Amino acid sequence: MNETKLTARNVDVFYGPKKAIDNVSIDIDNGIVTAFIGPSGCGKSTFLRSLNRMNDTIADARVTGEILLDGEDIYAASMDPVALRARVGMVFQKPNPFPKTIYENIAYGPRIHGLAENKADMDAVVESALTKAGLWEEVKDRLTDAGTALSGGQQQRLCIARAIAVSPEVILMDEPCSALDPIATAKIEELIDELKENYAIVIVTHSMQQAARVSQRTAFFHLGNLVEYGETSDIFTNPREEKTKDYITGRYG
Ligand SMILES: Nc1ncnc2c1ncn2[C@@H]1O[C@H](COP(=O)(O)OP(=O)(O)OP(=O)(O)O)[C@@H](O)[C@H]1O
Repeated sequence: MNETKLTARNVDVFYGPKKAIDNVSIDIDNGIVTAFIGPSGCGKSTFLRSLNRMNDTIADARVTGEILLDGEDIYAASMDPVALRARVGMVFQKPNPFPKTIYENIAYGPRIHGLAENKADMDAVVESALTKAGLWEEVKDRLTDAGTALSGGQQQRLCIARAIAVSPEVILMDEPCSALDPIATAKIEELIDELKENYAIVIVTHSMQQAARVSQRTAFFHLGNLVEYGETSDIFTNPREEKTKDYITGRYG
């Protein structure tokens, strides 16, 4: 049995008057990959962003209901969103390294969160994060090059290393491979598989093949509703809901 890391109860998300997520309740477990799938505009990214309060940065977005991280309400007044986003890290669709060196891309977060006492500590944090992200061997001799000088796939692994560097508990990935070629995609998928041991990972993907390859649980969203959530193998081979069946057999989406 995996422990539950994130619990959402009766979550609605609005953009102004428009409801984009309707009454979603879900438990997300540690040590596995959970995939969010569904047709374009169904609310996957909106719901993902509510899990680390990234919607706070959108002026007219509003979240109601309850989201708990290890039982703690992430929308409580006492919750610092910056500290929360270190615990619940995020990797975006388009690799977005800072316009800084490879080293600084990783060191920035640990520095602002006070995770390294001195240069030797920081060097160790940087090496460890890059190693976990499968990038160390490729960049160890060019740590002072710009992060943006790396290939797209390397940049995405740099962004994963940057998320890992602040010791998160959850990693949210919003279509992390959609800007990558098949070889870079395969590397990220392998990495996700290795990382899942130590984190709760949630991935939004448009690719049902990718969801089937990397995830153990799948949540199918449609028009802001969570239609079905279960073991990935069940969702793809034996869905309970007609709508899920229609989607996975390519009838819409
Ligand atoms: N910043 C925003 N302001 C207003 N409406 C938004 C905003 N972001 C998303 N929406 C709307 O909320 C709904 C859900 O969008 P969302 O991007 O979460 O869906 P999605 O399933 O991730 O889609 P896609 O697969 O195309 O990325 C859509 O109707 C979208 O137009």
